[in-house]
Amino acid sequence: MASNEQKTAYGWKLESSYAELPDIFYTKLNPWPVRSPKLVIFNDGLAAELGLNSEELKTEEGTAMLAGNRVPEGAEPLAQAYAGHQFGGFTMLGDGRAVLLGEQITPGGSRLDIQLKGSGRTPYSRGGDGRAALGPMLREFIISEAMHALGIPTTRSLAVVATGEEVARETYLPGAVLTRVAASHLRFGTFQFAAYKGGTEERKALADYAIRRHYPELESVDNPYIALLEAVAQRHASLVAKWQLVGFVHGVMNTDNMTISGETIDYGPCAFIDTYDPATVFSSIDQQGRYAFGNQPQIAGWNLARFAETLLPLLADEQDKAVKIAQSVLKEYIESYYANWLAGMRSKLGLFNVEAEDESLIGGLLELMHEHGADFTNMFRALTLGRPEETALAGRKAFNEWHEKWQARLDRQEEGRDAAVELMKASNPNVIPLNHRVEEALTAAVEHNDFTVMERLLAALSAPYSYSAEQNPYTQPPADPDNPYVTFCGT
Ligand SMILES: Nc1ncnc2c1ncn2[C@@H]1O[C@H](COP(=O)(O)OP(=O)(O)OP(=O)(O)O)[C@@H](O)[C@H]1O
Repeated sequence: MASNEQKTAYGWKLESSYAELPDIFYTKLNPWPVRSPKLVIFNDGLAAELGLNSEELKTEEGTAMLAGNRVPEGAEPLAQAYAGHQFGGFTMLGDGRAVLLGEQITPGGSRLDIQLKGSGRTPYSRGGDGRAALGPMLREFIISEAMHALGIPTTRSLAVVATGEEVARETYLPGAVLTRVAASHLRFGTFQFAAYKGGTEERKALADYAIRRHYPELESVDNPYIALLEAVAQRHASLVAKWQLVGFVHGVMNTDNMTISGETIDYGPCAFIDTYDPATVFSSIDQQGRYAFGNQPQIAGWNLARFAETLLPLLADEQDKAVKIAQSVLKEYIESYYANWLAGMRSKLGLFNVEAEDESLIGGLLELMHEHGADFTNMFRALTLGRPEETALAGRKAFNEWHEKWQARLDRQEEGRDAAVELMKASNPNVIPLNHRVEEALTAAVEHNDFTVMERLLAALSAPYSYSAEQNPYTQPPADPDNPYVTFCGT
C-alpha cells in the first residue's frame, strides 16, 4: 500500500499539494495554541464523509487538534497569500487568521482542504489579532451547512471549538476556532496576488494547479487557460443563480471571497432575505448597496473580469486578442446566469416547458412581491402548497389576475398538476435559515451556553425540501419584518 493511503490516528490522511506551488503563495506555520479549548458543535455526517473518526476527534486530544493546539501527525500547516478588491479597492491580503492544516483525502477519493479559521496571527494578519469570535463562527457553521443542504455549492463546517479566550471587538467576546472544509481555498484573489507579485511563471503555475485540482478534464484542451476562465465563469453563473433563487445575500462579494471551485465562501454579513426587495443589504459597512441582493449577478461579473485580467497573458500572445477572448467569456457569463435563473424560476412555478410569456409571468409576480413586501420564501411555499390565500398578496386584484394566468399556464402543460407540485417542492425550500431563528440559536449558544437551540435549528435545516411537519416552527416569518435581526455577523 502506498504510504499516502495509510491513515493516521483520528482518520487524518492529509496531504499538501498546495505547498508544491512557488513559495510566494504561502507561509508555513503552525496555528497558535489557545487557553482552554472546548468543542461546542461537531458535524458527524461531514466527518464520516471525510473519513474522520468522530469519537476520537471529540476527545480532549482530538479537540486540541480542532483548536490548533496539536498538529495532526504528518501535517504541515500553512497560511495562504492572496490579494483582493474589497468594495472596489485593491489590497494585499492572505490568511490573516487561518491556517490550512492540509488536504484530506476522503474515502471517496476527493481532496478537501481542512482549514482552521481563527487560529491566530500570521504574516498576513496586518493589524488584526488573528482570532475569531464564537458568534460569527457558529453563524458560519449554521449558514454554510444550510446552504449545503439546499444544494448550493459551499465550503462546509466540521466543528467549532470555543477557545476559553476573549477577543476584543467593540466589546470583549468569547473566542472560537472553526474547522472549515472546502474543495480548495483558491480565490480570485489568489490569482490577483499571482498577477501582482509574481511573473508569468507564477501565474501559470497557479493556473495549472487550479486546472489540475478543479478542472482536470481541461488539461488536454488546446488552450486550457481560456477553458479555465470559461469553466469558472460557468460555475459562477450557476452558483449566483442558485443564490438568487433562494434569496441568499452574500454580503461581502469582494474578489477574495470568490472561489475558483465555484463554492460559496466567507459567511460574514450574509443572510436570507425575508421580504422581497432587490435593494436588501445586511452589512452595515455597505452604505452604497454595492453588494445588495439584486446586484449580486453583476458583481460576480465584475469580479470575474478582475479574475480574467490576471489570466490575460495566458489567453493569447497578443493583448488585444486576449482582451477580446475575456470579453466574450464575460458576455457568456451574463447570458448563462440569466438562463440558469430563468430555468430556476420556471421550476419554482412548476413549469416544465418554455413559453414566450414566462418572463413576464415571473417578472409580474416579483413586481407584486416587491410592491407589497411579500416574504420571499413563504410566497413560493404558499404557491407550492396551493394556498395563495396565505400570502401577503392575498385578496389583491392584481395578484388574483396573476394567479389566474399562472393557473392557466399550468393547465397548458402535459405533465399534470401532481408533477408540477413535485417540481415546486423540489425547487422551493420549505425552510431556510430565517434570520430571527438564527439569532435565537446564537443568543442561546453565546449568551447562555445552550447549544440545543442551534442543534434543533440545524436539524430543521438539514432537509429543506422535505416539507416535514417538524419544520413548521422554523417557517414563521419574523414578527417585525422591518428588523433584519442580523447581529452575529461581525468577525
Ligand atoms: N481578526 C483578524 N486578524 C487578522 N486578520 C484578519 C482578522 N479578521 C479578518 N482578517 C483578514 O482580513 C481579510 C478579510 O477579512 P474577512 O472577514 O473578509 O475574511 P475572513 O472571514 O477572515 O476569511 P475568509 O474569507 O477566509 O472566510 C482576510 O484576509 C482575513 O484573513
